[in-house]
Amino acid sequence: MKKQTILFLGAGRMAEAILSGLLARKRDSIEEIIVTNRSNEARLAELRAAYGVTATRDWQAQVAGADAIVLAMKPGQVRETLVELAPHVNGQFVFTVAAGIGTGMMEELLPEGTPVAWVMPNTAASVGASVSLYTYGKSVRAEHRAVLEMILDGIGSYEECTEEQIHQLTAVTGSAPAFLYRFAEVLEETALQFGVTKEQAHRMIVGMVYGSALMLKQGDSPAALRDQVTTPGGATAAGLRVMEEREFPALIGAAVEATNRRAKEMAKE
Ligand SMILES: NC(=O)C1=CN([C@@H]2O[C@H](COP(=O)(O)OP(=O)(O)OC[C@H]3O[C@@H](n4cnc5c(N)ncnc54)[C@H](O)[C@@H]3O)[C@@H](O)[C@H]2O)C=CC1
Ligand SMILES: O=C(O)[C@@H]1CCC=N1
Repeated sequence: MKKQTILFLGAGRMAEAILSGLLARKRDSIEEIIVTNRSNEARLAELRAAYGVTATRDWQAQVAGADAIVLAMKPGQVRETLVELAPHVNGQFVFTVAAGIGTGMMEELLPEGTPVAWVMPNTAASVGASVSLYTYGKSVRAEHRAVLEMILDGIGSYEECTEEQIHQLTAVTGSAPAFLYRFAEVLEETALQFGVTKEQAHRMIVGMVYGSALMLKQGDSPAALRDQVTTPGGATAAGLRVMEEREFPALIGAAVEATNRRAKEMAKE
């Protein structure tokens, strides 16, 4: 595969998570990373200084030289960007990470035959640990698959899914890190009530989450691991009972549903 020139339209948190992960792990496969946004010059300067990427406002001039173009703006801005982009595109591989978009809108608005993909990553891309879901449009060839897989490998692990699965799983892999961070935040606040310092509380919770993730990664099911913690008739069982009484599965179900509903809504804004 030739070294890739990748143009990011949108220079926010997700763009930074992806480009930082890529530069840390796939530098040999990257010719150049170019970032651009609508109006925030200071943000472009920050990314240029932090990662040595090319940052420019004149993105139209960069399209011809790009191998891949990543749309990393908010979902509601994707349509108008595709309209602006279309006259400049000539075979480049275009993909978006925007929630709720899918490949249909991209194929409808870009020139016939443009290879496109839709990716749902998460912010752990910045530490090479995103779980990225992806699906291809109909004009993608083996060379484009190789490029996307190189990029996704650089930012973590990846799973090819159907478009509908990505709509339904956006909450589960894209947004659920925020659910987990909220859980960690509440546990930290709880620990603070008992007189430990903020630093101690943070270390404890990070250690607990990290250890639990390692246990999960070893392959036992969440249920089996939960069982190992739950001494029959013991303390954990009492806590879990409260979670069930308060309908924890229904709570998560409702959060997932609201997330996915909003993702689809945003794409139409
Ligand atoms: N933050 C996350 O964990 C995840 C975000 N995403 C998706 O990534 C996209 C970006 O999200 P964030 O980075 O969180 O948002 P953000 O608000 O941090 O970044 C959006 C960026 O796009 C720029 N922008 C807006 N319109 C533009 C245009 N027409 N042309 C060029 N640049 C434009 C803004 O200036 C900003 O730099 C969203 O579509 C979101 O659905 C997907 C998976 C996870
Ligand atoms: O909050 C959002 O809209 C995006 C989609 C997935 C994660 N963050």
